[in-house]
Amino acid sequence: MDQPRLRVHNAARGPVLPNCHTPPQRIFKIIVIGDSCVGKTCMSYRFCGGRFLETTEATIGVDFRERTLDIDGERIKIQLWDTAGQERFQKGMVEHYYRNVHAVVFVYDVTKFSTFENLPRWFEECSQHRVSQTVPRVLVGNKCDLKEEAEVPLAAAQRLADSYSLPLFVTSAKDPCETEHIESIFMTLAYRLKSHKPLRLQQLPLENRVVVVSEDDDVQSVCLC
Ligand SMILES: Nc1nc2c(ncn2[C@@H]2O[C@H](COP(=O)(O)OP(=O)(O)OP(=O)(O)O)[C@@H](O)[C@H]2O)c(=O)[nH]1
Repeated sequence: MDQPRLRVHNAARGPVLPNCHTPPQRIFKIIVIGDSCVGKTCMSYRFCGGRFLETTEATIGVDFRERTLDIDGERIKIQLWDTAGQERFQKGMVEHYYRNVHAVVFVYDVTKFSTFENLPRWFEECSQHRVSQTVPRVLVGNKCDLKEEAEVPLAAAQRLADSYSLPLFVTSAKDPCETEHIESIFMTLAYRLKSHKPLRLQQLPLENRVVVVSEDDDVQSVCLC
């Protein structure tokens, strides 16, 4: 079986900043979860890398992307943690993955009903890993460009979203016309998190590790292999 791993991708996007060497003042960790192949990697790449990732491989372990934003004059780093949707890769990194989470993005594929049916399982998994109920969550139906193949009625998605009090977005990581929409999903979360407790990130390049430190000094050291 493949070993769990964490890959790091940096993306220098976002508004031009007065001094791009200034370290971010706050770091927000957002996890993107859902079944395999719903488009988690493509969504996070669209936000952090600014384009559709044409060739993807199944995520093994955890992928990690970042984008630094200037929000109301404050430098904020958004970290998107994208984990494998496949059952066999869910162990190992999973504890790191759910620790110190600031927001959760649940993704399903609008063209595959089973990915929608499985959402309560992902909601449950978050609860099992003690992600606080106060952590902002959103529900995203991806691949809306494939209109002819849609299997999940919008009304059903809205009912589920309402029953869990989640904002619902239906979008496409592939369709360039939806870029603004993907931006708005993560920017909305970023603005919302601006008033929340931050994480501090210390990067130790020589040791190839990042150390994530919460406000209560809970230290999490993650290998970047
Ligand atoms: N048509 C269309 N295809 C998409 C879209 N987003 C992703 N895909 C395709 O869906 C497949 C899976 O995309 P990924 O982003 O790798 O999915 P994932 O959820 O990260 O998958 P795992 O890493 O296995 O958990 C790829 O073939 C993508 O090209 C979209 O918005 N529209």
